[in-house]
Amino acid sequence: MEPSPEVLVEQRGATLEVSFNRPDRKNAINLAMYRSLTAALLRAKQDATTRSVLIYGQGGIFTSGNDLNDFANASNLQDENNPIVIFMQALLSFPKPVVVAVEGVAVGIGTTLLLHCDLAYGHTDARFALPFVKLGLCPEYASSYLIPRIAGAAKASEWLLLGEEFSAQEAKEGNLINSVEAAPLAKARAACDKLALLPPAAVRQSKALLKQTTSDNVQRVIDTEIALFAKALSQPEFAEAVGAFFEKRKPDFSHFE
Ligand SMILES: C/C=C/C(=O)SCCNC(=O)CCNC(=O)[C@H](O)C(C)(C)COP(=O)(O)OP(=O)(O)OC[C@H]1O[C@@H](n2cnc3c(N)ncnc32)[C@H](O)[C@@H]1OP(=O)(O)O
Repeated sequence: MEPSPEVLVEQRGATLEVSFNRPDRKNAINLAMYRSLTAALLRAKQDATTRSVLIYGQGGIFTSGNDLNDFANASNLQDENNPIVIFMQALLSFPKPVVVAVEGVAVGIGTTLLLHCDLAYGHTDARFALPFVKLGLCPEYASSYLIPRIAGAAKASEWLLLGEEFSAQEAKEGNLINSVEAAPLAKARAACDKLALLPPAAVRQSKALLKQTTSDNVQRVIDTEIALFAKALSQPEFAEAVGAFFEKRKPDFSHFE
């Protein structure tokens, strides 16, 4: 399958740099992009000279999350061949460090993927959002399990129930990112360069240890969430939310029970 031009993949020394490249859609991730992201992870996993992966977004935007048109076309999320599910699993089990630089917006999976990466740096003006409830959906990618644990129950309820944007400073205070930076991509590249000089087996083993105590629960929660999320995609609350987004109007949930 042809790689998507909307995901750029570039080897920079021992780092495979992968960037979202669909700025006119705020780097919304479509199915072809998920396939390219997964292929890039596989390439980085198999290449012994690659020591880390760096993910960022072109055009000063990280990503507005899943392409809402793909959801509106009801892609089957419970099919194990679904590109979104395959990507989630590929990142979850990726053995080498993944470093992220967030500029602009990081929405939906743009924020939840951070939970499965290893180091993340956010621009001073970066904005994060988990708008699942606002969309008539529910949390995904184990965010309902991991966010209360990293950020605390109160912050998790605020981020996941209200679904409003929050700042890089708040993301840092909630342990979603490592630091707030004027130049997060440069910071992320510097971290990758440091990782490249470290003993690779020790890095991989330590990453595996850091993930192992939660991995069974994470997988269980991902499965539970995805079943509920897939069901919600066919419900009228989602139809109203996504209709309102594309029609550029406020959604009206007043008549729903
Ligand atoms: C498993 C994964 C789950 C998830 O990821 S769920 C989360 C899904 N994502 C969202 O709900 C975010 C939707 N997008 C937004 O809320 C806003 O955008 C932003 C806050 C990210 C940016 O707002 P602004 O700067 O005002 O840009 P704009 O005019 O809304 O967007 C520019 C063009 O990009 C299209 N677009 C933006 N995000 C998406 C998307 N996620 N899916 C499909 N299209 C998107 C718009 O419609 C518009 O298009 P046009 O220029 O034709 O009006």
